[in-house]
Amino acid sequence: MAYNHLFPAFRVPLRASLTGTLSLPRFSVSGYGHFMVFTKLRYFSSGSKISMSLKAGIVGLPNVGKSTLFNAVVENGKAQAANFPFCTIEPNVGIVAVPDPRLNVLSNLSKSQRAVPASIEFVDIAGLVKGASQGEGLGNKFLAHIREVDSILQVVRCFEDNDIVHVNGKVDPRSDIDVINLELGFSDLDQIEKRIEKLKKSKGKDSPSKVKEDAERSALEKIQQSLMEGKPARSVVLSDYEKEAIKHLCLLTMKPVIYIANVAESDIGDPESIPHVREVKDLASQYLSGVVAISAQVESELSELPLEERYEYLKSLGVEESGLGNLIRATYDLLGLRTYFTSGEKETKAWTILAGMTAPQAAGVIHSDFEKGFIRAETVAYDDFVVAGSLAAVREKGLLRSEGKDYVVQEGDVMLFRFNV
Ligand SMILES: Nc1ncnc2c1ncn2[C@@H]1O[C@H](COP(=O)(O)OP(=O)(O)OP(=O)(O)O)[C@@H](O)[C@H]1O
Ligand SMILES: [Mg+2]
Repeated sequence: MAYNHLFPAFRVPLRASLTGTLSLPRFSVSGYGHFMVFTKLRYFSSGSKISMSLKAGIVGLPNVGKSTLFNAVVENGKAQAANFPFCTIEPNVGIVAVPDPRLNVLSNLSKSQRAVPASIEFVDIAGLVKGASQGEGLGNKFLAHIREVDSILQVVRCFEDNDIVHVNGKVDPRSDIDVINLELGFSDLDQIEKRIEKLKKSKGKDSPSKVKEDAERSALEKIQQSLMEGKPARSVVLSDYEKEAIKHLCLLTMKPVIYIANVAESDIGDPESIPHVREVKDLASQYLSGVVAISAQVESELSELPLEERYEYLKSLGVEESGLGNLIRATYDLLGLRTYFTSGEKETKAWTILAGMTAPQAAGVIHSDFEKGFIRAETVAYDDFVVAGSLAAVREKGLLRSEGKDYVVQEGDVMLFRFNV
């Protein structure tokens, strides 16, 4: 039995430019494992070149279900290995494929020998406690791990279970979210103060570097102010130049966040009926973050079941599909990532780019020579390819467009690059 139906393509209507504002219309999708609310979010690019695999760090207080979720993601990746490759780098780092039903469709049409999906790296970061920014718990070490990730997935405990100790004595999503935000905010403030001091001491030098330092100082002062008011760095409106100037600091509260409301098995049929989940949702909108309701426990149990029993189990809980596919997809979308495909007999492959990338930049993701020697890109939309049935048919019908260096690659484009080396 094919289990691709567990991973319907998750589409968020995103509009974004490389360095501009990513504006996500407020919308609400009820249901298990779906993104439930989103408001305006600022996106910062990590440069024009991105690696194929972006890191999402799983954070949260101790004992909230981070490892359970991580293991479920990883186990599920293994179980799906035929379709969705997975590999472990270290015990707490796993690469999972971004589920995308279009990949197999294209691969079948092109009779490809293999299909290679886009991927995301998940990192299970140990529990963060109050005082971490002052070195409590394993404090700074955790914060350093968080600094390295591209997005933050914060697991928030929304399940009641007297046998599982809550570090603060009771299930309280608001307090959990605030503890983490405070620690991340303190750490940023600390870093900003040190940096502003350093900038004060820096004497003039040449004028371009002075302009850059001025931009950095102005950005840092704005962020500092915002953090003191309890608002994350990502909520501050900055010019592209200012964003560029502070990028080297990798501020923690600048990173996009998804809250994962970890609910009890009995609640996955209707997570929004749970007050804890509604609270997480409210806070997510306040803190410009995404939110997905999932049960780490259920996902973990699912990943241990033979594939053919999973659907029955899910149905018995009142849902149709596992939440993991949607979580992975949401993470991908939150990072402002887009997919284009190359498709031929050897392989069909999903490539990751940032929204707004031009054809040469997209070609550069495959190989820097493709970008340097870029001549043209032959392009067809995914839907047109599927209707035509093959690349040859696409050509015959005149659907293959020849695009130049200014073409902005669209989600789902199937591309062929012409280049000189
Ligand atoms: N949705 C859920 N419903 C019920 N129990 C859950 C749920 N999610 C996790 N648990 C249970 O909570 C306990 C703690 O989970 P886990 O070890 O994953 O937490 P953690 O956040 O990784 O903790 P630490 O910070 O100590 O590493 C486990 O016993 C796990 O089975
Ligand atoms: Mg753990």
